[in-house]
Amino acid sequence: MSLLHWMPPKSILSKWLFKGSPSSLDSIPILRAMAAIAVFPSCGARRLNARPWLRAVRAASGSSASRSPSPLPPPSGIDAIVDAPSSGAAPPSRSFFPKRGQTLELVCESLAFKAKGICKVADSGFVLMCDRALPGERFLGRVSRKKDSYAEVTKLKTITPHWDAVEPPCQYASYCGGCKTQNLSYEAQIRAKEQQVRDLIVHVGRFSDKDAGFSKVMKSIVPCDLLFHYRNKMEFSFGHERWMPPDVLTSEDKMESGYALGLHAPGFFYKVLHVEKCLLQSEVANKVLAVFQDSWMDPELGLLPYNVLNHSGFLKHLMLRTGRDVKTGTPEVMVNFVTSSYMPSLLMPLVDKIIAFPEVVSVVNNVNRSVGNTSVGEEEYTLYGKSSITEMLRGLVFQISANSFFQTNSHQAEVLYKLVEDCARLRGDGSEIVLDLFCGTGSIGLSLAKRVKHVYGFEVVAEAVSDALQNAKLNGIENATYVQGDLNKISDSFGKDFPKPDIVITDPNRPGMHMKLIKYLLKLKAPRIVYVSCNPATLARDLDYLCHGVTEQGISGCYSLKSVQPVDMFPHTPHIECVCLLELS
Ligand SMILES: C[S@@+](CC[C@H](N)C(=O)[O-])C[C@H]1O[C@@H](n2cnc3c(N)ncnc32)[C@H](O)[C@@H]1O
Repeated sequence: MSLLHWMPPKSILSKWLFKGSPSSLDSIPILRAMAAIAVFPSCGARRLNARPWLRAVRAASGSSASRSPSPLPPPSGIDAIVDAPSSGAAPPSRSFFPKRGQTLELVCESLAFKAKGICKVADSGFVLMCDRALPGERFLGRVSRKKDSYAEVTKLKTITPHWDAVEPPCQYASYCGGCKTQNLSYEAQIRAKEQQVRDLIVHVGRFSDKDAGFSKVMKSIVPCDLLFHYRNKMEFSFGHERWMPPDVLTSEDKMESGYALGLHAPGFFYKVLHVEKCLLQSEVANKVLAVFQDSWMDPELGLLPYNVLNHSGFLKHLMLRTGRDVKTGTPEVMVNFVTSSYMPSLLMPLVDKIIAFPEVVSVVNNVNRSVGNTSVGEEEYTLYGKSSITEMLRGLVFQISANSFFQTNSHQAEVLYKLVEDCARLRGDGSEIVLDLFCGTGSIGLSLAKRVKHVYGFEVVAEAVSDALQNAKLNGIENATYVQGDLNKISDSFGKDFPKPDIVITDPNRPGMHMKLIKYLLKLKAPRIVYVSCNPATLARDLDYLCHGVTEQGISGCYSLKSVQPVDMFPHTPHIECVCLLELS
C-alpha cells in the first residue's frame, strides 16, 4: 500500500485536532491542511473523500510544471534529484519517498498557504514543502521532517533562482521570520495568495470551480498600495542571545554583544534577530527604534534583557504603535515598554531620549511579572504623555491603548471595511439590526452604526469591550451595545437578549468559528452573513458548514456563497484576509 493512502489512527487525530474539545474525526481534511500549515481549528470539521490539501497543492502547481527546468543527473553529495514532471513526459517507473536527512535537488512548483514552497515527486506525487522556496527555484534542500504523505525540507542553497525574483530591499529579508516573500515580485505574491484562497475554497470548502457561477463568486485579490511602512504596530523583543543564521554570521558579529532587540528567530523562542530597522513599520517608528538601539545596551544604564530560560533580567519587549492626530493628521507614536518589574527610574534615561521626537505622545510601561513572555502586562503605568493614541477609520475616531486590538494596516483596513460595508448592502433607512461577532474594539460595527437601527457586538477581551464602548461615545454613537463573552462557549439562550439581526458580521481570529456558533447561525437564519477572515483554511471549512451543512450531525446548510474577496493586508508575508458574503438560500 502506498504511503499516500495511510491515515494516522483516530486516537492521534482526535488529540491533534481538538485538544480536549468534543471531536469529530471528520476533521481529517482540515488536519491535513492544518498539520501542513501548523494551525489548529478550535472545533470539529467533517470528512472529505481525499486529501484536500494535497489536491489543492496539485491543482495549484499543475499549470506551472511545464516551466520547470529539465532534470539533471545528481552531482556528488546529492542523494537524488526530485523534479516536477515536465508536461507530456512519461512518468518515471519507480516511486520515490525521501528519508529524513537526505539531501535533494528540488524544483519548487508553487507557493502554498503560509508561503511554503511546494515540490513534488514526479511519479508518486509525494509532496515536499520548503520554507522560502519560491516557484521555479531550483535548490538543494535537506529533508528535516518526514510525515506520512509529505516531508518538510530545509533549503541549503539556491541553484537557479525563481521566475519572479526581485532584490529584497530589507537586509534581513532572507532570514527574518516576518517577510518570507520579499524577494518575490509583488505581482507574483498576490497571484499566489489569490490561488491559495481559490484552492482552499474548492478543496476544503467543497465549492465546485466547475459551477457556472464560481468565477463570479471568486473575486480578484485587492492588492495593497503600500508595500512598505504599512504596519501601525510592531512588537520587538529583547533577548540575551543574539541570533544570526550560521551562514551569514561574520567574525565581527560574533565579537559583538550577545544582547539583541529585534524579532524572534524563526523557530526559536529564546533567540532574537537584532534589527536596526524594519521596513514594515512607519518611518517615524524606525527613527524611534534607532534611538533605542543606539543607547539601551550602554552599560551605564544598567538595563538587562529578560532571559526567558532562567527568568532573570528586566526588559521584555518594546512595542511601537503609530496612529494619527485626528486634528492635524500627523503621525503620533506610542512607545510601550514591557518589563518584568516596575522600575521606572531605569527607563527614564531612554524616555528622555525618545520624547525629543514630537511624534512620541505616549510612553507606557506594561509590567508583566509572570514567567511567560507575552507583551500584555498585569499593570500598566503611563511614563509620559497620554495613555492612548488615536487613529481614524471610515470617518470615525478610534482611541487605541497599548493592549487593545486594532487593525494593523490602517491604510488597507479602510479598503477592507469599505468591502464589508458593500457586502452588508445596508438599506440605509435605519431599520436594520447588525450583530457584530468578534467585534474587538468595535470598529466594523461602529462604521455601520450610523445607517442602522442598532449594533450588538460580542467580544471575549474585556479591555476591547470597554474600548468599543469608549469608541462609540467618542463618535457620538448611541445605538451600539457591547457585551463581553466567549463565543466558543455560548449556551442555548444566546440570542435571547437581542432582536433577530438582519446582518451578521463575523470576524473570528485564526481558528475560525466554533461549532456551537455555526449551529447557532444555522438556526438563526439571518438574511445575510458577512464573514471576515484572516485564515482562508478555517474560513473555507466554516463556509462549507454554513452552505452545505454538517452532514454527520444531520444539520443542513442554509446559505449560498455570493462572493469571496481576498484582500492583501500584509505584503511580503503569508497572511491573507478575505471578506465573504453569504445569503440565506
Ligand atoms: C480578527 S479580530 C477582529 C476584531 C474586529 N472585528 C476588528 O476588525 O477590529 C478577532 C477578535 O475576536 C476576539 N475573540 C477571539 N476569540 C474569541 C471568542 N472565543 N469569543 C469572543 N471573541 C473572541 C479577539 O479578542 C479579537 O478582538
